Amino acid sequence: MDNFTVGYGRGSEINATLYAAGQYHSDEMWTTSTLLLVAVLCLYAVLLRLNLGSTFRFHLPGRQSLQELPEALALQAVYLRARESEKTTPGIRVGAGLRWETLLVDLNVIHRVCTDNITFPDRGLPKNERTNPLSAHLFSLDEKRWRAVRDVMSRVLTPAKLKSLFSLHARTSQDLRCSVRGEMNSEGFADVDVKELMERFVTDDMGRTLFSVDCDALRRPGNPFHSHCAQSFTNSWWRQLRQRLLRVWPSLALRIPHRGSTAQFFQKMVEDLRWNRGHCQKTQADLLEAMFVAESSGGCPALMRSVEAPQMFASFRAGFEATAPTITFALLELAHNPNVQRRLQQELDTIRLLQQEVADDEDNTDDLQVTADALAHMEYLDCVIKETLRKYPPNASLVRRSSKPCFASEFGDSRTTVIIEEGERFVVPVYALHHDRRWFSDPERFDPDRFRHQQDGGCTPSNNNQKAYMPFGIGRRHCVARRYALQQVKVGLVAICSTFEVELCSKSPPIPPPFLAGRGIVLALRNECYLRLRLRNL
Ligand code: HEM
Repeated sequence: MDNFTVGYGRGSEINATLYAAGQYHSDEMWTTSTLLLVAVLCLYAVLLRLNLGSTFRFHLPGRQSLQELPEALALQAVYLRARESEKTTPGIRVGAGLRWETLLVDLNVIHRVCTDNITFPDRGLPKNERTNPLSAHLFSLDEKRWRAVRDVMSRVLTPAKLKSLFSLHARTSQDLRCSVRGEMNSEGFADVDVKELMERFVTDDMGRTLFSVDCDALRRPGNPFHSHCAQSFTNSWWRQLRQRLLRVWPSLALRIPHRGSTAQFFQKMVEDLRWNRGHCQKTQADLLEAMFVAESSGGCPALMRSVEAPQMFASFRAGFEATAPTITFALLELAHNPNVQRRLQQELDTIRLLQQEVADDEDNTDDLQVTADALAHMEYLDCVIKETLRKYPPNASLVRRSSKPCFASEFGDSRTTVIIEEGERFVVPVYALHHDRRWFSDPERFDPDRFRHQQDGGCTPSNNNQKAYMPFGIGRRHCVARRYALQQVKVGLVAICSTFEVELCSKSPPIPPPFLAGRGIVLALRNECYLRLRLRNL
């Protein structure tokens, strides 16, 4: 595999010496601490200057530094360069701070790496549970602790269990419609930040369906569930400092404590719910209950207890970072593509008419009822969502770490000399693959029809485009909540599109919208996403 950048020597370490109290005069103490602080700031400035904190160190034409780009676009630039320079390369090595990462380019190699559970069992994300107690969730758990937690989540998210959640989804979608109706002006429309609206919708739906908690985020925008997730999403200077340091000096970065009260909030929430359910002898068929049961009956109570609060937080965050943005991006595309919206609404209207025919008179309402049955008939909706996830995969890259040294030749690199070291990270540039015109013709066009006849190979004669499509990942670490998340996206989209026209307003973002830099693998909008929602004439 090719080397694209040069490696860097290890940074010098600062040894903090503890002095016995009283040995030094206070002014000497001050001088020492000030010097230390200045030294740390200088070191940080040098690291920034040298651009060591950035993932990739070469410049694009026009001299835009990749450091300024969101990771999805930076990886895409590297991916395209790799393809231009050598069409058959399986992957290229890129400098990531002081480490190397290998960006995989070849589809066959990607699939072999992601499905090799022995050599690439986990993601190797750096974490320190002491400074960040919420980091012990399924996404970041290593191989040893992962299986038990994954089993619990899989048991809760079976198709049969998901079907039983429909009445709860329907309640949240009703709240969503009410919330938008409440903002309408006398002319029957409202300019709404759908990004924030969808975050609140998903927060309520997640609370209700997975934890039996009424978050009430749609009615009370500043409620703690929403604000804690939003907080963890803001790029504060503290967070940016830790992120940059993580690349160049992970062991130091992991010692920096996480600020804010999010960990306490979720830990207390779990303890309160445990007490409440025990005290009232009330059980719920939800994810939290499944973890409580696994804790009391399984062989690893300590493990389960340590992941309950992190898993609760991570679920809300996944909604925030993945489900809500998917609905938002879909609505943005529908506003920019009225023909697609019209076709989707025709499908929804047909199903609404069918529902009204079979409904009792007193049940008869204009709102489309979200049921498992109704969703099963919405083929075009399916295509719209698939196309949204192609254009805007919320997890813009996948990550795997090697657990042992091996030869790259085992994964399709014919040059046997390339050795993969233990602990080396591999990155799959999902966004770049989804925008590669070899697999998806005219990739910047929003065209749900490319998923219409998937069995025929989709938009290109080869079947490779199916292999290149991976919004939920691949292998056994693929998204455990795939079905649940799709259900939630569908419910949200149906609630809006069946009741409102989605239009552009003066504050709407263009396509492509500006993405946020510094969010790692997450593809996020940089700003609000205002759209005009107008009550439909039915
Ligand atoms: C549209 C919404 C979503 C998308 C596109 C999405 C996508 C992904 C992707 C790409 C991965 C990494 C897969 C890999 O490395 O191969 C992942 C992992 C994961 N996702 Fe999702 N996700 C979504 C929603 C959710 C939701 C709502 C939850 C929780 C309720 C969730 C829970 C998880 C967990 C726990 C993992 C780690 C699985 C493991 O390592 O075993 N996801 N997701």
